[in-house]
Amino acid sequence: MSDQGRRNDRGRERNRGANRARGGQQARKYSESSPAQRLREADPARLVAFEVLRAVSKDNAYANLVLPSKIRQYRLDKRDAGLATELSYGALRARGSYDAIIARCVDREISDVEEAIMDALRLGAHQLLAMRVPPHAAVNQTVGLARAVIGAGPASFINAVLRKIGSKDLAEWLIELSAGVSDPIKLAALEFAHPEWIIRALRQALVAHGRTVQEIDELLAADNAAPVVNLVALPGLGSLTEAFEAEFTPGPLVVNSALSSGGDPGRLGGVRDGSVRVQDVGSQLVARALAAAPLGAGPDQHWLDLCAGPGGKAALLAALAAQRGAQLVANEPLEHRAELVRKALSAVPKEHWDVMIEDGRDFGSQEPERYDRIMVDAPCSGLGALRRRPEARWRRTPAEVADLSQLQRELLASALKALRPGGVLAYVTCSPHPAETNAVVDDVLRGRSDIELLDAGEALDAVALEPLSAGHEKTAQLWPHLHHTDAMFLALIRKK
Ligand SMILES: C[S@@+](CC[C@H](N)C(=O)[O-])C[C@H]1O[C@@H](n2cnc3c(N)ncnc32)[C@H](O)[C@@H]1O
Repeated sequence: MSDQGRRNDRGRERNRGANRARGGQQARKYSESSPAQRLREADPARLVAFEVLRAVSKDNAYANLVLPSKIRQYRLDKRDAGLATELSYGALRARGSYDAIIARCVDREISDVEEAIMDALRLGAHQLLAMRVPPHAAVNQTVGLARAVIGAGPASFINAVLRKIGSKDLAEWLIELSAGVSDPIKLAALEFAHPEWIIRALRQALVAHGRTVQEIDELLAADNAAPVVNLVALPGLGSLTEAFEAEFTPGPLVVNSALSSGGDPGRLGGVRDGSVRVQDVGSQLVARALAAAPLGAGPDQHWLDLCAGPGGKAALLAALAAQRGAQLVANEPLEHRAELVRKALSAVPKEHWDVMIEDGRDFGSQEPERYDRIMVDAPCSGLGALRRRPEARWRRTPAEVADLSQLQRELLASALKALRPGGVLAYVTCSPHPAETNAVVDDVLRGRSDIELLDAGEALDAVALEPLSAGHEKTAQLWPHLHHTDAMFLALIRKK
């Protein structure tokens, strides 16, 4: 038997003893109901949220991938699916702040508290401190869940800790935790539940793009807001009529887009046949900006998406290429992600695209000066999409950013070799971190007289439905708190 199993059984024994001592109904209830029965009795939305948190902590899973499959597995209705989403995303996002509060309420280091218990406490803390769940329901439901899935002993510990957490509201906890702290970064880390290194990087990014450090609180708050579902209808192929008849509204920033804060896109026929796709409006804008950028003299025939997996931008680019009679090569080095690219492209007529499985760093020497338009949507830290990946902020490390920025330089240099004279390349990241954006572009372009930077802010405005004011010194940065998109960075580079 596993340690967990032994602990559970010891817990159940203690529970039976306690209930016998009380001599009441409960003793019979717990001795008679099996673990499977108790699991069935647990509130399904909380059970799903707990399983998502466990998958993230234990298996390094991605919440945005696990959650939909758990919702299907437990057949949650719309209301419960919404509750499970709020519970799991909220508890994962605010983990840093909740852990600091939990640390004040337990008599040991939180690193010594079993992870499953920490996950149940985080779920309970989120209900008590950030949701309009009545406190007794937040505690009782979480303790009931813990009794079913962890055991009676841990459940009584969780009960005691949650009662301490619920003795103050979030504002009171933040005042207590920040007593004596004057460093604005530490204060923001507590209030907005972001690691300090990310706050430092985001502050630098704001300044690097002509904004002010004072905006940081708004940016951090936008990272914590529930993300809106964005759709794109592939030009010439998809229609949003069905989406507008459901809960979607026209996207104000770009044509052929739709937004909804509650709709289930999977129910739409267009999403099922691939002609309508879930895609952040920021991604739509950068893809369209590349497709619309003015080329130097020469053809507009061969397009390349160097880092295409899972295929979001490739699908939009291929549809745009098809309208122009051009062809897109979508490259992705990982076979399983290349398969996702094929699937993403399946709605576009096959004569307009091809999928390749290569290391993008080799592309430039293999196919020098072949392509008219190239998208380098480089692998990045994803710090611009924290709204959509609630656990990412606690998983990423500064060391990863350093490794990624080296890979980004190599990919950009290779893509520039593959670009024909007069061709245009978009260097894109869904991170505003200066080490992944301007620093990469500056380094790779330094000393090259054969390359010119186009004005990326103007290029975005040319494809947007309203002025975005995203440009600064030729590159452009979209922001969640200003544009309600992911924080996409765009540099547009033309070979002379
Ligand atoms: C940010 S994602 C691209 C997202 C994609 N453009 C979209 O819109 O769906 C970066 C992709 O680059 C791929 N990648 C990683 N290393 C690479 C390399 N050496 N060459 C080319 N692509 C690479 C990753 O596997 C990942 O699929």
